[in-house]
Amino acid sequence: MTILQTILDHKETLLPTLMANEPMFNVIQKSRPSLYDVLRKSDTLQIISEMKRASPSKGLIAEGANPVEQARKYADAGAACISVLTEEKFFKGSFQDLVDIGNYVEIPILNKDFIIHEVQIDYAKAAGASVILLIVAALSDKKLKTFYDYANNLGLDVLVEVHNEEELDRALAIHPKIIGVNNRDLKTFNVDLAQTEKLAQKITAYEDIAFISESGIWNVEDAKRVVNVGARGVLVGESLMRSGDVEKALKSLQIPLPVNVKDV
Ligand SMILES: O=P(O)(O)OC[C@@H](O)[C@@H](O)c1c[nH]c2ccccc12
Repeated sequence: MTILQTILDHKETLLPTLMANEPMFNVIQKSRPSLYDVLRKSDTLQIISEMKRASPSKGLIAEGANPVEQARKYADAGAACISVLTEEKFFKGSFQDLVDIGNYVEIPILNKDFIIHEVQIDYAKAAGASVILLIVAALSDKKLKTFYDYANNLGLDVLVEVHNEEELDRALAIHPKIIGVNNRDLKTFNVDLAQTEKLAQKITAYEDIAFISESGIWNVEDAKRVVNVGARGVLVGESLMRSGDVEKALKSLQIPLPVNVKDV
């Protein structure tokens, strides 16, 4: 069985508890800028920086990290958005991390989790997220469309994640506003920025879709590679979590976008 399937099977077992309870979080609900607008209007590469303690592929990354402290550094360095992993078993995240970070910063907050049911979207919203992730590889066409519309109706932005061309075609069928190419194959853990390069043309053909590249971004060379094919943002976790100077590392990735991808 693939790791993705293992995670999804585990998620399934948690749904009854979510459904039997009401999401109750101590949240200051804020109106945050739309991630889509931020991505579209910028003329430098936008950084979605992730709070990531651990992952199934890398094990522990930053076990003791303080989420608010990490978020403060991200926001101070001009991150476009903070991605907060809430998956507990494999990534050591929690909704509490999301709540704490959201209460502290004003920028968009992405709830990074494996969504397989609407109830999880309700929890994301209640915990203070302004963006959710939908992973095409984890969903049927019907669920992808239903959850996308459901989140939009709650006023949430949606990042639709794909890894290969088949998934991209399924994503494009719903014409989402934000598409992320995950350079990591969630079935094998293989990371290759060539995935972003391979799929770029098909995405940038749509002028109204904001295109981002996810995973495996370590330095300015990586940033340049994805910017050169039209990415307007990157989703960065491990390299920032491990950095001794988070603000400097983040700022080094905020490179100018080529003129032809500005103001799409
Ligand atoms: O730590 P990295 O290689 O910078 O990757 C960040 C982010 O892209 C990655 O955590 C991620 C992308 N899509 C996901 C889906 C589920 C869990 C995690 C992810």
